[in-house]
Amino acid sequence: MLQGAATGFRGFQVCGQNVTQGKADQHEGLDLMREIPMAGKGSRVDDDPAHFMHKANLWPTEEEAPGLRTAFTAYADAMTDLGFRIMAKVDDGLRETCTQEEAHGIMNLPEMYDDPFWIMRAIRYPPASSPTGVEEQGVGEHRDYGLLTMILQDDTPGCLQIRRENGAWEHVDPVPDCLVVNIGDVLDFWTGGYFKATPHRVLAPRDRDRVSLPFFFEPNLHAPILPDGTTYEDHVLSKLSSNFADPTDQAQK
Ligand SMILES: O=C(O)CCC(=O)C(=O)O
Ligand SMILES: [Fe+2]
Repeated sequence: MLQGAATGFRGFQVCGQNVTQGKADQHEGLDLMREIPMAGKGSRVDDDPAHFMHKANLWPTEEEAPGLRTAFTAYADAMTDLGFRIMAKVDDGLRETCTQEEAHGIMNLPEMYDDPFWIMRAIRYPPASSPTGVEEQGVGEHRDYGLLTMILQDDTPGCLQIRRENGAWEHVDPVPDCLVVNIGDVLDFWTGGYFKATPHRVLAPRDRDRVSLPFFFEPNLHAPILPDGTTYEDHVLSKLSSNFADPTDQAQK
């Protein structure tokens, strides 16, 4: 079953199903999220078993991908731990450098991510099919939704790029044994832009597959993220709902 609203945005998505700025992205992948048990602290729709947050991840079977579930589960645990450690440094830095007003009064930051949601994607970007010189969209320009994104990428250069404030695109090529860490919308909102969400994109690789594993360390689902009371759950649902084309509807591609 393909990923979509019916699966709680979990599971496999085919090439072109993810859409950024109205254009199909040239990648396929497996989307996983923290599973939120019914009546957990996580969701304001605790009584609605159909709510997308309560869906289970759609793992490949052990025969299809031996060891994958165990390895990915351990990886998600390790990245959650890393997210806490980086956010503790962010919190220390804010306390040292900002007044309460400057940091939008978010001096109780740790309470906003003490039960953090997470999303993880295992992505394959096929090589660009067009003639050399034409840039093909692996993922179009966007900012991530939450607090921090830790990206593990293979050794394919020339794909991941960030956009500087002057508008120039800069490659973020792989460095052995290093993760790329991006700042997401929520940390930008909470700190009034002191920490800026990084606009980024992925260009399709030239002559080989590229594989990446972004892990999104997110706030508590209930955490208010804007002064109007919008919660992270509202934000992520509106983002996820607008991300996907119906793979059977060619008109949208
Ligand atoms: O593949 C990558 O390096 C980044 C993917 C990405 O930006 C995303 O999934 O939000
Ligand atoms: Fe991203």
